[in-house]
Amino acid sequence: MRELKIVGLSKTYRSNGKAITALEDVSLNVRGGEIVSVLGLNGAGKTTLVKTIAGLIEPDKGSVQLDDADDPTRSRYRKRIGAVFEGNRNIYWRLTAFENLEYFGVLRGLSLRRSQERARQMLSVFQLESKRSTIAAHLSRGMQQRLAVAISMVHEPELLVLDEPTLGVDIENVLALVASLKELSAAGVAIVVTSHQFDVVKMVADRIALIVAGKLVALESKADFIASVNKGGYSMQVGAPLDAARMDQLRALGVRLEESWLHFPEQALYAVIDIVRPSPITSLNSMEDDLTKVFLERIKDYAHA
Ligand SMILES: Nc1ncnc2c1ncn2[C@@H]1O[C@H](COP(=O)(O)OP(=O)(O)OP(=O)(O)O)[C@@H](O)[C@H]1O
Repeated sequence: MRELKIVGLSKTYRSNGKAITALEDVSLNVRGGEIVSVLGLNGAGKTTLVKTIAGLIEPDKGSVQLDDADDPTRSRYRKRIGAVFEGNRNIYWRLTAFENLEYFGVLRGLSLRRSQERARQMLSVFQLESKRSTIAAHLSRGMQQRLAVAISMVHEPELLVLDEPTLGVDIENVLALVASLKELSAAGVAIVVTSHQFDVVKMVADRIALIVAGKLVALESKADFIASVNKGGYSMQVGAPLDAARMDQLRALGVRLEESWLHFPEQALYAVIDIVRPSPITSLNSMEDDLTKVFLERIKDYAHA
């Protein structure tokens, strides 16, 4: 797949005589091999967007196309896409991990042999080989989630759509899933994923699509998105109160105080440490890392726009 092209998507729900605009003129492209994370507050329109991409919701306006040819109303499109949504995971609980993969492969048109081959590949990509013969009902929630994503990929789709794939999943399974998604993307699969978990987004995203109240307000590389707010620098937490004289010295260096945190530019690091000494430094983070903070700042920007 070269490109998923989304142009001018709009969707308004009507419930109890009220109109709720979930998407308003959203356009974006996702290239093969790229992972785009869709961020937004609850109700921003993320699920509506990914379900529209998956062909589960019909937009009022706009189009979704793979390589300028297939759109979600065509069966060829559905063969080219894999999707996992909260609450509708395609898993047969009484079948083993392998049987599930084999079954869904055949169901989606693969020969039995090809389906078994793909089942073995997916067990490997999703690090589930040791669970090959375990029935799905006996897997942990995190492993079931990984299996659900593996099943969605068994028919070799070129585009994968995931809605909150790491909700309620422990860190070990999150890391395994992230590694699997990276492997798929390195093999050319395009991935669109919604998540409220910024640590996950930080690990997987190539680009960030930020949605505020149904509008796509930013579509940027992860690096640009982070740099838009955090111009480098550090956040430090000190384990004991600092006296007024030291606070004055810190302010003179351009240190900002926010609750118990000191924020300052990169070049001030050693000077700040010298002033703070001998109080214990209980935490020191590079601000580049703080995607949560960037998200909150950017949301604020657009709310005020
Ligand atoms: N079937 C529906 N009928 C009416 N309104 C709906 C329906 N589905 C979603 N909405 C509304 O559309 C808006 C966007 O919802 P959507 O589920 O796409 O947001 P989201 O960003 O995925 O939210 P969350 O982070 O909570 O999952 C919300 O105001 C929601 O209440």
